[in-house]
Amino acid sequence: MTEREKMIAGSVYDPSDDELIRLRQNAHRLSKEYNDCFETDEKREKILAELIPNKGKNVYLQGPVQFDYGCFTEIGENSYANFNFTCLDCAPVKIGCNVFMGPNVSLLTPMHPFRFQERNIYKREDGVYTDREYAKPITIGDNCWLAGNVTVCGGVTIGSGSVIGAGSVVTRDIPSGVLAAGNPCRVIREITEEDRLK
Ligand SMILES: CC(=O)SCCNC(=O)CCNC(=O)[C@H](O)C(C)(C)COP(=O)(O)OP(=O)(O)OC[C@H]1O[C@@H](n2cnc3c(N)ncnc32)[C@H](O)[C@@H]1OP(=O)(O)O
Repeated sequence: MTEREKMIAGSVYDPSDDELIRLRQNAHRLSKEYNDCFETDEKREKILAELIPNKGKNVYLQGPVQFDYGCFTEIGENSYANFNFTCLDCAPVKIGCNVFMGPNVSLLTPMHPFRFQERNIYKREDGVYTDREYAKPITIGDNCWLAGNVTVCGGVTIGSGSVIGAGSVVTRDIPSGVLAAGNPCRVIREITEEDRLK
């Protein structure tokens, strides 16, 4: 298995692998190029299509954005992210259609070992310093709204149509059609007809 295959499968991998470094640097360069363009610059759309090849129509990312790989993220049509969207897509990140994300939303798939003996950097046989990482996927269903400053941890699935309140840290799966909030994020109530705009 290549380090890339191990990473996507959720196994422990070496982030100092040449292919992974190349993919990351490409995504970091494209993120910077995107962020360096003003929002009306026509170049932005072309850069975004290269950064996130698996994105649907009419996706709007306000920027600045920061992707670790970009190519492991899928974004469905009409989805939107406000300022400072961070997506560390070391495992697959799947964002559905019509998803709204407020400012400073972070989707964090990477994991480091809990024991420092395994987490700390070490010297490989070829003299390169590296560490051991693994990653857990994130799935956000269609029609969700993640308010400002929401952090989604790896391994989490948010069901379609749910709203995640500002500042939440989502550590466990959230079902469909609910308002959930807090740290750790918990279901507060179902979203019902009562929520219809008056
Ligand atoms: C896509 C974009 O660009 S978004 C633009 C930026 N806007 C935002 O980020 C929106 C900020 N607001 C929020 O996130 C709010 O949490 C909302 C709108 C999602 C929900 O807020 P409310 O209308 O207060 O929900 P609701 O009245 O149903 O709250 C029910 C309970 O949950 C609590 N609650 C609501 N939101 C939160 C939260 N973010 N964190 C913790 N608890 C919360 C309420 O205090 C209330 O508790 P109580 O019954 O003890 O009083």
